Amino acid sequence: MIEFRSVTKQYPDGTVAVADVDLVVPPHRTTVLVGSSGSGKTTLLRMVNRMVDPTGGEVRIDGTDVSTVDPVKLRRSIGYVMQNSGLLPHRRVADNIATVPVLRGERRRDARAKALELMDTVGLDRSLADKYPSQLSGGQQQRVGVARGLAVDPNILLMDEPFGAVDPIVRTELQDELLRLQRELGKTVLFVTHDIDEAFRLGDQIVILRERGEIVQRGTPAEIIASPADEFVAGFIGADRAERALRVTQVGGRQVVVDADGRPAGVLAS
Ligand SMILES: Nc1ncnc2c1ncn2[C@@H]1O[C@H](COP(=O)(O)OP(=O)(O)OP(=O)(O)O)[C@@H](O)[C@H]1O
Repeated sequence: MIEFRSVTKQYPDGTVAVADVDLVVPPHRTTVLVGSSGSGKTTLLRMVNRMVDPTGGEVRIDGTDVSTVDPVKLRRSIGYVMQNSGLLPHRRVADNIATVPVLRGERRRDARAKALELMDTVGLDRSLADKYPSQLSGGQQQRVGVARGLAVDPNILLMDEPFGAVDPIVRTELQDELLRLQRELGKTVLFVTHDIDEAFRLGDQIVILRERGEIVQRGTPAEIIASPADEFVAGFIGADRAERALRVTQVGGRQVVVDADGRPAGVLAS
């Protein structure tokens, strides 16, 4: 479990990115931080692995204040997947995936074998192992990024707009893949996006942020669609737009999201 306790971040130039945020991220579930640009999502995410240190409050992982943990050690125990995959361009795919295990002292051969297994896990053909990132499609690169995030066998996976830079079809494929992976692996995933549809698709818990990390609403997708907390949330999820006007209905024991005309927009994961 990750806990943000009265967390504040003021950057050296005076910008208050996040003010007094309290949030619990439950284990083995996907929590999605969603909000407009500049609302503090990335700042909150990076506080978990100490890429950003709060100027007030604390972040705890399973009860331990992360400020007491060596940042390098912490980062090597937490998966981190970012937009544009963040791969090292001069390293082959398998070496990119194996980077942190090798840094942690694993034998190169073992790390490579594990990298190949992880390629299977994320749906990448092993024949790509010796290619360079630039020889891969955007979607393949993102899969490598996810494999690299999983390479340290982390309990926590931080994902910062990981599918933001690919086209909508590939994006949907990657989302499906993450849902499948999550059913198998049950990591504690903290996922950042500004795409509310992506948030509803992936999140067990959705956290909607306004400026300075202010949490306007927190809940399951169904709860948020059923009763948006205020005008801001309603506007953000598009509930006030006639063509969206989403609601949740039960069909054959499953929760189906339908639009104003009763057309299904999707099925909520149970
Ligand atoms: N290193 C920094 N120095 C000063 N201000 C910063 C720094 N990093 C972020 N900020 C500011 O803090 C606020 C929150 O930024 P953050 O990146 O956390 O937001 P975000 O919700 O992730 O935005 P986006 O969706 O655009 O990535 C913004 O106003 C941003 O300009």
